[in-house]
Amino acid sequence: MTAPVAPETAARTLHATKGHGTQNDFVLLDGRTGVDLGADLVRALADRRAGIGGDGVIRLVASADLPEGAAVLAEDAAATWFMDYRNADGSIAEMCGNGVRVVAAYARSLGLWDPADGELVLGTRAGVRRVREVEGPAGELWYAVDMGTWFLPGGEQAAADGFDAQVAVAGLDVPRPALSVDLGNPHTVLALAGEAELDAADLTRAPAVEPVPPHGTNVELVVPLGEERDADGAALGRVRMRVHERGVGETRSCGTGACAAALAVRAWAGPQAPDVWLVDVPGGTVRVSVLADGHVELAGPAVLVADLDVDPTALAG
Ligand SMILES: N[C@@H](CCC[C@H](N)C(=O)O)C(=O)O
Repeated sequence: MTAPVAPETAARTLHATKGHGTQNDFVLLDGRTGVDLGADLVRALADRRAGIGGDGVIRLVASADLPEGAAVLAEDAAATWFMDYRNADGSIAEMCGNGVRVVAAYARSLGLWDPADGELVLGTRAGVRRVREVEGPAGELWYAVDMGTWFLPGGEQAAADGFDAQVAVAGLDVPRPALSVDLGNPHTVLALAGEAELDAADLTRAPAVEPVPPHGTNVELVVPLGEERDADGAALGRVRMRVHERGVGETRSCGTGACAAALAVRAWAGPQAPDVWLVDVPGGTVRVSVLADGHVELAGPAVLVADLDVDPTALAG
């Protein structure tokens, strides 16, 4: 870990990096500079007209420097770095699947992680996440994240019924049954009849979920597209998804949301359903796999597009 820069330097210029994972975009900050991530600064950086623009702001910070870091260090002492994730509205979220991949690319660019040395062990507010470099379907660089365990908040009854909530979406005629899925952060998944309905949904307004989730929720609209075979002949499910994110609005991708969507569709499909799913989102495609140990894995690209020097006084103005 390099020494923090002097506070007076940090006040003059804020160094930021812009990155995205399937177009879920983030402003990335190096916590070693001592940047204090208040909600006002998050909103100003995420502003698409007066700031840099992003669905979220992520500070990569030493776990030892955050109160929440103690829990992840107790879980795994190797989790020396922590993903301090904030939504564009300034709210704190427990987890961000695309964010973990983008943080991996960021940590690599800062010289904090080399995939040749093994997995990146990263602290998050949902616990430790492990990242490794993998090959994408076209041989491109992807990152795979072990997203850990997941559960249905509605329990066995929801698993049996296939739903535990109702969601009204602008542009769709009637409220639809939906399934709550917890990936460390909350999700509510509803299946639509077809792609025409998916295109008709108006996500400029937040869907209305009943019963109202106590901490809000991310809402995924999905259309199952059936099964295909991978190069080795193994079954592969495919779904198309749009998402309305808590604390953001409609985004072009959501990694935890893609996991929730695949897990819900898999639950609806029954015991013969595939363990591996391709999830098509407006910003690209990610792969979700249910692993033998019951964990879920998210794989997809991560891209860093710019390094920026930001004048905090201009942002504030
Ligand atoms: N886009 C993220 C999820 C970000 C947090 C979410 N908006 C929440 O409030 O739970 C992802 O890729 O998982």
